[in-house]
Amino acid sequence: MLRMSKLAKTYRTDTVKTRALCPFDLEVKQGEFVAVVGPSGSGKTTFLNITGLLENASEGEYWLDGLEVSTLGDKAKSRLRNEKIGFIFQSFNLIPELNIYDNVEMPLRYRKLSTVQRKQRVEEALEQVGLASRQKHFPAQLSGGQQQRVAIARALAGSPAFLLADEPTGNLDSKMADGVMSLLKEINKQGTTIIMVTHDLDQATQASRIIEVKDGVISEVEHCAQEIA
Ligand SMILES: Nc1ncnc2c1ncn2[C@@H]1O[C@H](COP(=O)(O)OP(=O)(O)OP(=O)(O)O)[C@@H](O)[C@H]1O
Repeated sequence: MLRMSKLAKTYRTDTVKTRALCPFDLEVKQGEFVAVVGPSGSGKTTFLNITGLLENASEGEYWLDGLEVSTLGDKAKSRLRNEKIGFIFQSFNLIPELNIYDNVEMPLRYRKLSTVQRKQRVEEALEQVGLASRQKHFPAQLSGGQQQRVAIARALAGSPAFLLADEPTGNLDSKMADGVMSLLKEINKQGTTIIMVTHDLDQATQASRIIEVKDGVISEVEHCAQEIA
């Protein structure tokens, strides 16, 4: 579970101060699927980056599975991120020089796992996204939808409690986007909490909750969730 209390973010340079997120309270329980919507520049990525421990908040408290994040040093924070959080991005962020197997294995190299354990996890994750037969391919040899599936496998291989997605279907045509969305719903059904930034309102209504960010103000949008199938 994650809980944010009076959390806020201000970016400061010598001359300019930008209030990217106004103070907000939020609780996300294990197993929820949260869509984050809002206009460009409203603070969605900032929110996701703070949630994923990629950036620090400037005020407030952030509790992640019982740990208050601001009390942790950089090393402890990195460990927590590696163990609890998986990321997927609009641009997939695969390493072009590495084959699919090595891309998925990459985050596991920071864990205390044997080669055999790593292999098992990589194979299971690729199986889960339907790409078990593509281990030796390189990213450029796959379609966009398949590359995003590899990125999802890479996130899943670490068995994260939270999967954070920043417009995961933004670079995909609608058919591929539907495939990725179905996969995310299936992963959520199996217990992984998902927080996903999206511009697609149809996708947002498939989530169990919608949060809107507007000019740095975060609010809950009441909606009648479609059943997550
Ligand atoms: N590193 C930074 N330094 C200064 N200002 C920043 C920084 N990162 C973001 N901002 C500002 O914070 C605000 C929120 O940016 P953010 O990237 O979170 O918006 P967004 O909703 O994700 O936008 P988009 O949908 O276009 O990706 C913007 O005004 C942006 O210019």
